[in-house]
Amino acid sequence: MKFRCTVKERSLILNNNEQEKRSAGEKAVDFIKDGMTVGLGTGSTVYWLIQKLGKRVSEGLKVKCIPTSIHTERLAMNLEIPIVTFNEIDKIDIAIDGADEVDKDLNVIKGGGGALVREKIIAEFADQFIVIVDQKKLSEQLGKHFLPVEVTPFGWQATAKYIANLGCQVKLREEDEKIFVSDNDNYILDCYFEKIEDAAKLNEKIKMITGVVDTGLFIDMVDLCIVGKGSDTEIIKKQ
Ligand SMILES: O=C(CO)[C@H](O)[C@H](O)COP(=O)(O)O
Repeated sequence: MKFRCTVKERSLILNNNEQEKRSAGEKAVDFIKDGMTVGLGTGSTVYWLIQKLGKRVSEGLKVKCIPTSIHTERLAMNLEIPIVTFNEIDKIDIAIDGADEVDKDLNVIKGGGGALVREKIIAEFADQFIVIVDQKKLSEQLGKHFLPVEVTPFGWQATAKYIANLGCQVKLREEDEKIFVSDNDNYILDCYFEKIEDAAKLNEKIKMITGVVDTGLFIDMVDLCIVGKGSDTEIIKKQ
């Protein structure tokens, strides 16, 4: 039997979800210390992190931030958060980002916002990588969310066929009825697997395909996950 939500119930669910994103995003600011270089992720959960960080900066916190997308860069600049590029830094102390799905070993799927390549470069380079999510993103085994893969525009059709041969449906991402173009001028293929048995192996296989820039699978990269639980949070550390 299917249950239908009333409009009121649906709006309560949405509000709770937004509250959890806010709780997780704001909590993450506690991990940012004076003098740090911070990788700023992308998305609606990171929005709350940026708002609170902006407030802390206006109160005197000294940080340098490297954004994972043009969108995040604009948000941060509006709040007068100092922005740097890779030319100006030799390390990133901490990177904080959202995720589309997180499994029990803190492996994640990212890229729902199409920023996965810059997000991965920054997360990999950071001394500590924290993901911030609402409870709906938690999963026993990765695969509930589609897997975004960034590919070169040239020959994307061939790249898509090779990826599909690995056992998924592939859809070229569109936005407003136009092909979505990433900040790196690439395309995103959204890959729908029924189940992901071995995420690490799948990541390797997809990355071997010429034309693939990178995948949204972040394997063994997350140090800590902050989960919004209503107006509270739970912190899950990597085992
Ligand atoms: O990977 C991402 C963008 O490329 C986002 O972090 C991910 O899609 C989660 O976004 P949100 O916090 O809006 O749910």
